[in-house]
Amino acid sequence: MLPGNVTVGEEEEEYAEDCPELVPIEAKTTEAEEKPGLGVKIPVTIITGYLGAGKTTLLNYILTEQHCKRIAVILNEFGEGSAVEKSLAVSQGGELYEEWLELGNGCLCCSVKDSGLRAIENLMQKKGKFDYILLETTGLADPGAVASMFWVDADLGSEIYLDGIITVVDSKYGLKHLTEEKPDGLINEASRQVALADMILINKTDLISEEELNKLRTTIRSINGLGNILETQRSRVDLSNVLDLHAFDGLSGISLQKKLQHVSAVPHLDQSILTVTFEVPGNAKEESLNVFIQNLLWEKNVRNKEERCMEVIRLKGLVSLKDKPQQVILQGVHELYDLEETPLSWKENSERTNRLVLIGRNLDKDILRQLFITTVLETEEPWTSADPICP
Ligand SMILES: Nc1nc2c(ncn2[C@@H]2O[C@H](COP(=O)(O)OP(=O)(O)OP(=O)(O)O)[C@@H](O)[C@H]2O)c(=O)[nH]1
Ligand SMILES: [Zn+2]
Repeated sequence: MLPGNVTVGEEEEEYAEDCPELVPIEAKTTEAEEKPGLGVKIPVTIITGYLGAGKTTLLNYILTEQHCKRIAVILNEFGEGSAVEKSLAVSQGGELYEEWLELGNGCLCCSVKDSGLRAIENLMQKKGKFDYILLETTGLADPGAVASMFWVDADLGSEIYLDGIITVVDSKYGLKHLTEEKPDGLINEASRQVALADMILINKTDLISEEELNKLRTTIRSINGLGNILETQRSRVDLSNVLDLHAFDGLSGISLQKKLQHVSAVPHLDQSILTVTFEVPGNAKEESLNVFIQNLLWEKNVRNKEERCMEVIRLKGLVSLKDKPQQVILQGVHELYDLEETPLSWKENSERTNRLVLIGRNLDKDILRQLFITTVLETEEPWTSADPICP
């Protein structure tokens, strides 16, 4: 169980036991007591960064490390089925985060103003039960759209304030993302995220050489000359570098308005990248699962109906491996992936199942699901339709 964070929603709330100044939930409090005094605003920290950079790792790290704040968390809905991301959050942190940004077809920039506001308004009804908000955006989000929400909405502005924008950069793929050319000369998402950051974490430094790191740092610096840059592994950072930054206070000298000027408005994210989710009950054979993943991530030889090879940027899943009582998490970023047993066991009577979320180009849900059933499941029916594997 994590210290200090608040599960928002349902009727279960957690309180930090080692924070004496907090009012325990059992004590009957009046409405007035429950809410912070007038003028007490709740800080919001936005955690952004490209797909798989280490945002959730940072979030979990903050929740585990800090002991004197009650933190509410807003996670973006991941693809069409929030179930996977939710169960990942649960398995990783032992907690259930209840507020979700619902993203119409994965495009945060178009839907954030409504659903983001709703998520925060829902949270604010539980005001008094937390004193900090962490908001993780999708990997493809323009944090400017999220940030502007706090700036534009006057009502919201009286209750909460934007404390800072933290951008996590994947050391291994950061340079590739930052230099990616987009059609029509649009700024790519990774650069946009770096451009807006108050703090940039160059994460996963274990995966690159000193020389590569220097190159990446220089590129980041050339995009954002204002933000602080730190290098991290597993997103571990002294919390004073990411929380209570007051980056948008008058005192800091940099107004949000000025920051947002760095970013020009772009109506849509890259259409060719999409998210597919599927669920298949049963047990997976570990070896076959590895082959399935490697075909996607390494061989890149799985084709869609248009004969284009599928390209997976981000892969997440919760799978049931044959002979393993525990639930297993699958995490993939570009060519890297791992399978990790969670402390959670499958319940005796409940059905064991596999849920996968894939983000990338040319993905076809039906083909992927069928391929999973045919090649990965313990018991399978022969698959008759055309073989999707590229020769
Ligand atoms: N080698 C290495 N792996 C890391 C590090 N930090 C995180 N990871 C792994 O990278 C993968 C992605 O991490 P997440 O924290 O889920 O990334 P994210 O940015 O939240 O991903 P999305 O929400 O899908 O965009 C996981 O398998 C992590 O365990 C690191 O410093 N080094
Ligand atoms: Zn995440």
